[in-house]
Amino acid sequence: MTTFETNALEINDLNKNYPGFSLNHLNLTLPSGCILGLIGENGAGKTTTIKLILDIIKKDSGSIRILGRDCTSATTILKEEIGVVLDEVGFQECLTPLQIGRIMKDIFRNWDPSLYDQYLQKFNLPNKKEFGKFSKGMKMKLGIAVALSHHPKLLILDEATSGLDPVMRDEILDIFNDFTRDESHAILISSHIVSDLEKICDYVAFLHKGNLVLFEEKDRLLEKYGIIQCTEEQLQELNQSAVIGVKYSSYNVEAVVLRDQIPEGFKVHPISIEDLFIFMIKGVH
Ligand SMILES: Nc1ncnc2c1ncn2[C@@H]1O[C@H](COP(=O)(O)OP(=O)(O)OP(=O)(O)O)[C@@H](O)[C@H]1O
Repeated sequence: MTTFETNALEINDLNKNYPGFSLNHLNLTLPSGCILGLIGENGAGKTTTIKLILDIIKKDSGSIRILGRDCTSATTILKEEIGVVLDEVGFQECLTPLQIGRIMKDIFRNWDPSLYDQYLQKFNLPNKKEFGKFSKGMKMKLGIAVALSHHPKLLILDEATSGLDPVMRDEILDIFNDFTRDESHAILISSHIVSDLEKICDYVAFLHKGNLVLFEEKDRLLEKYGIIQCTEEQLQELNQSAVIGVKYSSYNVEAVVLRDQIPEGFKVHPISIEDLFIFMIKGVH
């Protein structure tokens, strides 16, 4: 029987300081078999978090465990087990996918040439065209094909779907969903396209100015929060701890609220993750 860690990723009290920016006391857990979406505005700290996980930059303090191991002590083993796609996919410009496949065979013990071929075909990538002549979307697709073809347990994707057209994004999201059907697999994905994350994520984390504003199971979020439209007077009558964020317009007020603290008589509408993020971030300074 194959054994696997309950948590693919555990981040405890992680801190990193740059002049003018701090990632503060970050705590995140990604259970195996799940997809965690990292959402944040430009400069919120998403890439910094991912680089710390990958040990590309050094943390100031805190701990990161990946697949049950400390990320610095087991970096070599972990490279086999983590598939990574960063926002800039960097292969040598002169290499073709065919040549890249041959190189990867020497790098990864579990490299699967036939799986790689299948992805190249599925993604319509020309085998013999040089990487430097690929479009941004083609580069992303090649990065994803390489990341998946060495049978990783954890996929880490930083803005990896942003350069893709909607049809291809949809196909790739299906591939990610299939990937985590295996309970020993997990995905950490950051994206500006919140609607993509909403489709596939089991857990959602909001980062804002280096602080974790929210970390929750997606279904729980949608049960917990809702949106109401009311007058300013009605808003004032509510328990203010139930109000998470407010948007005023000339004719009414829209407020994100905790559903279980809203009196009967109010119609509470479902809220999208994107709106929840926007409302929450606007309320935090
Ligand atoms: N090497 C560095 N030296 C100094 N500051 C840095 C460095 N790398 C990142 N930062 C700063 O850290 C902050 C967070 O950057 P990061 O790239 O993590 O944001 P992000 O959430 O990924 O943003 P985006 O969505 O724009 O990619 C920014 O203020 C950035 O200027």
